Amino acid sequence: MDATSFSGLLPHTDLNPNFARSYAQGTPLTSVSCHSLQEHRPSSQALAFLSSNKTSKITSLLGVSNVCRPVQKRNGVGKAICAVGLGVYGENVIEHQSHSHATEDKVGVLLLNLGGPDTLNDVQPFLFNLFADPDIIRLPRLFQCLQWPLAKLISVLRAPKSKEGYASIGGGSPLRKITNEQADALKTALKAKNLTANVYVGMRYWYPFTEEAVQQIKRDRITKLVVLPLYPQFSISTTGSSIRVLQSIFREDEYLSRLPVSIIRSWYKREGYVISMADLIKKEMEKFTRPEEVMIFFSAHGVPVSYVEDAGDPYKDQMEECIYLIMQKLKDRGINNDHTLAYQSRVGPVEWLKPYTDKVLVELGQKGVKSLLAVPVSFVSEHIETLEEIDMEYKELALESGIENWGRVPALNCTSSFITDLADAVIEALPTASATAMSTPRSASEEDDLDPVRYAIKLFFGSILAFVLLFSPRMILAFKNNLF
Ligand SMILES: C=CC1=C(C)c2cc3[nH]c(cc4nc(cc5[nH]c(cc1n2)c(C)c5CCC(=O)O)C(CCC(=O)O)=C4C)c(C)c3C=C
Ligand SMILES: [Fe+2]
Repeated sequence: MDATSFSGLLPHTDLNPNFARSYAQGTPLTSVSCHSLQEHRPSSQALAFLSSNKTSKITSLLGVSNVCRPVQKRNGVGKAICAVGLGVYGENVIEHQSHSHATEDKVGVLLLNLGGPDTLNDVQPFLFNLFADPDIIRLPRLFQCLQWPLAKLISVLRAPKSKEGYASIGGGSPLRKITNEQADALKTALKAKNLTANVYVGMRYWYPFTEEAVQQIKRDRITKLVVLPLYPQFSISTTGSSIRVLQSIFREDEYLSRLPVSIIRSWYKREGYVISMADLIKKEMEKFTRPEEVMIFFSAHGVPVSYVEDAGDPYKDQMEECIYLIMQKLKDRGINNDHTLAYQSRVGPVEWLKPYTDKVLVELGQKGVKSLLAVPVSFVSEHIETLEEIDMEYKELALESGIENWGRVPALNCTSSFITDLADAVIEALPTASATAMSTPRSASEEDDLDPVRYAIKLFFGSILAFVLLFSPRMILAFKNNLF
């Protein structure tokens, strides 16, 4: 398990290749304090407001300069936070935290997840929030003013296709309901292990937003917090993005900045998770007439290749290791079937991790594979990409390509061995009384935005570049080819 504990939140330095490398190598459990904002992120309410029709004029392409102004929440607290008991920045310093003196600890567990539209009307604003995330659409610094207009444009263009998908699975995402059930089950499992804890759900792109969960944590006067992203493998685009949002909230708040926190950044290696996955696979395989002939087909959510190759995202390595561990567990049980890993759900004109799920399915059919068991592996709840993309689109493609027997392993959801293991992970990660400091300087781009002259220059050139990029042949082709 890759966990970090501290008081306050770690800087999100995944995009710094040096730091990213430490993710790939796995980081030991440490304690740190203080933190930094790397992004001017509007509040969730502001995001939802900006994506509503009322503001479409502001976010339209013609209004690029209007949306380029980052929403900043600045008060004196941010500065005060970084002064808390920390003599040396840039090195790990042991620090005693005030909350650790509390007579009785109040433990909180914050489950982080992606979030999904509850209704079809939510689809476009949900997509806006997703594409407005600089960890999802990673623009070069000079182009960052494009983020919101681009998000608006892509979300509006993609919404009809996405709506069709959500309509076909019942008119909305099941993610909120399943994550709430997982939270309840985790609370019960913790109680059974003699740990009374409040379990909160914080979504990245839809309700209940992470900001709302954190406000509740404050109101409940939690004294120790474990952050558990519901993604087994770390990616800049998922866990990384959610942690960055948490940092921005924590840095601005005196109480939160002193709160002992542990983050479990990845947990795909945990025995309980691996066993639970192997169990589910074995059970589904037994439904085939000839289980020994079944191809085990792991389908992971893709990420653009540049995340891995340029930004050092450990996602691909972790995914491959995860598949290896699950297959080892199956081998221990005498299951020696062939298996393969492919990546699904690519969006946009850039190259994503290969091989692509759709291409591999066709190839396997052509090669004569007759029985195939699809295993979704980047996510622990049913969602649109299991219920629609795998169960409908990929199944149809596989059957057309010559595969005759199709099966799909369900997502872990509330499988009891899995929830029990998450409870163990939480207990193992409970923050200790002492914490270590870590340097968290503002990013250069943040510093620029605090300087009005530099900001105006950036805004001017950014706006020009925005038009150039938006109307570039590559972008136009991507839209024409339905890649968004
Ligand atoms: C455009 C870039 C995207 C990246 C990078 C990305 C990474 C990524 N996503 C998940 C998990 C989920 N993504 C979901 C929905 C979804 N994701 C993207 C785009 C990227 N994801 C879009 C546009 C959407 C919306 C749905 C659609 O229009 O296709 C969901 C589903 C939520 C739900 O409503 O059910 C999940 C889950 C992972 C694990 C990941 C990187 C590792
Ligand atoms: Fe996604």
